[in-house]
Amino acid sequence: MLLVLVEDESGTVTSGSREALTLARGLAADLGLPVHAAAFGERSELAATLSAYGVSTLHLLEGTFTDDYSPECWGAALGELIQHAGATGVVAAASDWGNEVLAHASARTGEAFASNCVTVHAGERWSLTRVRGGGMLLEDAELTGAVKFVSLATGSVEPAELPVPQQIATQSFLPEQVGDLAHSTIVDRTTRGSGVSLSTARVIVSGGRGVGSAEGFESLEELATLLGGAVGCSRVATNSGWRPHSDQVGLTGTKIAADLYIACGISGATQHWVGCMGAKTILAINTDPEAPLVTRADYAVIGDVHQILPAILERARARKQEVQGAA
Ligand SMILES: Cc1cc2nc3c(=O)[nH]c(=O)nc-3n(C[C@H](O)[C@H](O)[C@H](O)COP(=O)(O)OP(=O)(O)OC[C@H]3O[C@@H](n4cnc5c(N)ncnc54)[C@H](O)[C@@H]3O)c2cc1C
Repeated sequence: MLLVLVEDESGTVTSGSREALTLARGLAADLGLPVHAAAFGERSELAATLSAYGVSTLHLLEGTFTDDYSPECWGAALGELIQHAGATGVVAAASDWGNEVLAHASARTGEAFASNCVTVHAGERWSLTRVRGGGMLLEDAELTGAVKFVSLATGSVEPAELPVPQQIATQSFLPEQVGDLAHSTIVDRTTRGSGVSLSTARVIVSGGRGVGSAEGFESLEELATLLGGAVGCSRVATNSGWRPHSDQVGLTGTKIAADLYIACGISGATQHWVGCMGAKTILAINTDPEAPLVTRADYAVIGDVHQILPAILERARARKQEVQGAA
């Protein structure tokens, strides 16, 4: 059996987990195995989505340890389930959370873990390509061992549901050995962004030095809201104190996989490019027609962002009114 560790946001399976489910279904077909899923806590509402992705059993890891996130406990619990249920492969989205829990689970079971994979082929050995150096290096590797752990880099697989959902059963699993494993305890949480998260946003309106100031981002925020997206930025914008680090796209920020990335006054340095190159369509707004992001973008508008954005906003506001009027 192949097991997918599933992540959700308020009861909705994340796009990264949908990619992991799609990958696992393909691997399981090659190996002639069923696909199971694991989730922490009472998450039976996920079953309908999971059946559409071909999952035959949803394991709910339950117990007081799920009250709050503890990577040691959650990794140990997953390791216990893997051994109990006889999983021979484990797949998760390569989110911070997915990578951390899989790292603990693989260490607990003494098996190999390859993170941030972009392709995986199953056989006696699993051959894979994984991303290193923030996207600058692709590394081919092989996994051996009784259980293979992989996490899938965002945007590597197109999520695909089955034409007919799979019958699914839900089972509770109460791990026995997680009692006093917690060495890191959450004492406080500060939300540094709001609304749609960068890693899952379908549209991102992003700004760099060319935006000029923190106030300059107000029009980017309005456009992002109108388009149902999130605001991103370059490191110059975070270093200048215009935006929080949680908005930064790039090597030392978030790697995005949006359908549309609108880059306003961003040159497209390599460290920024590795974060935004996963976007399906890039629109660059820049005064410099030779800026690297302009030359790599699908579409570019050459001009001052302070003139171009108001014009786009005007059209976006008008379009919203049209849509609301028609509804
Ligand atoms: C180890 C390391 C890690 C890094 N990690 C990251 C990272 O994660 N993310 C990241 O973004 N950077 C990162 N950087 C920094 C990166 O190298 C660049 O310095 C940064 O991305 C540049 O930001 P920028 O494009 O906003 O600024 P600039 O490179 O200064 O570009 C500004 C652009 O705005 C245009 N412009 C100016 N005025 C206007 C206007 N009025 N209208 C339209 N366009 C205008 C200019 O033509 C130019 O193309 C990292 C650097 C290092 C060394």
